[in-house]
Amino acid sequence: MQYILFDLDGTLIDHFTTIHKSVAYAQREIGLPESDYATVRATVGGSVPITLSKLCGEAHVAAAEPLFRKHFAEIIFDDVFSLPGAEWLLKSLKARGDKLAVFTNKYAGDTRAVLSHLGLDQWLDVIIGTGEPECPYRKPDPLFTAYALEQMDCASDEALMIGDSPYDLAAAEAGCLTCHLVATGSHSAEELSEYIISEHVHKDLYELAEKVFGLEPEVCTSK
Ligand SMILES: O=C(O)COP(=O)(O)O
Repeated sequence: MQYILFDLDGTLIDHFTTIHKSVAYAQREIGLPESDYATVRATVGGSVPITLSKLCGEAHVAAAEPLFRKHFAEIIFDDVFSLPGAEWLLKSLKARGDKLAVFTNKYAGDTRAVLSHLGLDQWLDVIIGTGEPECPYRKPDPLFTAYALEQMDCASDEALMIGDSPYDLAAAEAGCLTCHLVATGSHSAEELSEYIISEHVHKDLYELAEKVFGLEPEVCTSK
């Protein structure tokens, strides 16, 4: 059995349009210039306050965060979808008997809502997000990785981290976990290869599934 921790944004789901719209809403309300989609997308992964501090400036985070959260809650399901291969991979790993978690810097409540909306929650044993009183951490805090391993009830050498950003790699390194990254989120494969050996960078979940787990989708042949 393997214990596999999946990041959420850019790894299993695409929620970038919703995040971009919510950042732009907060910036508009405060009177700041709006960031474009590509700029917002490239900053996601460190949690909402980190994204907002990069895009609005540290001094505006306190005002921007509630505005972001309000708008995000209103449009949370409008532009969210599972990334190609996400459902198939989770289902296939579950069928092998692996224990699966989502380990994200998104708010835990929003994470549960989105996973349930997309029907991905049925394959997951553990869902770990931010903003919970009992777990006031975010990636790459080593305490957050330790908390995730505790929730998974496994040792670091039994666990694998799958993510899309340097935050995920740093969270894995903070707990001595092996990490693989997919280039479907905030960073390109070329950018990710600056942080980790290129054998651990995959263009998408299908390539990761084949190279890391030896899994390939069945090809339907109809006569
Ligand atoms: O920064 C975020 O809110 C998203 O975080 P994630 O990439 O850990 O899912």
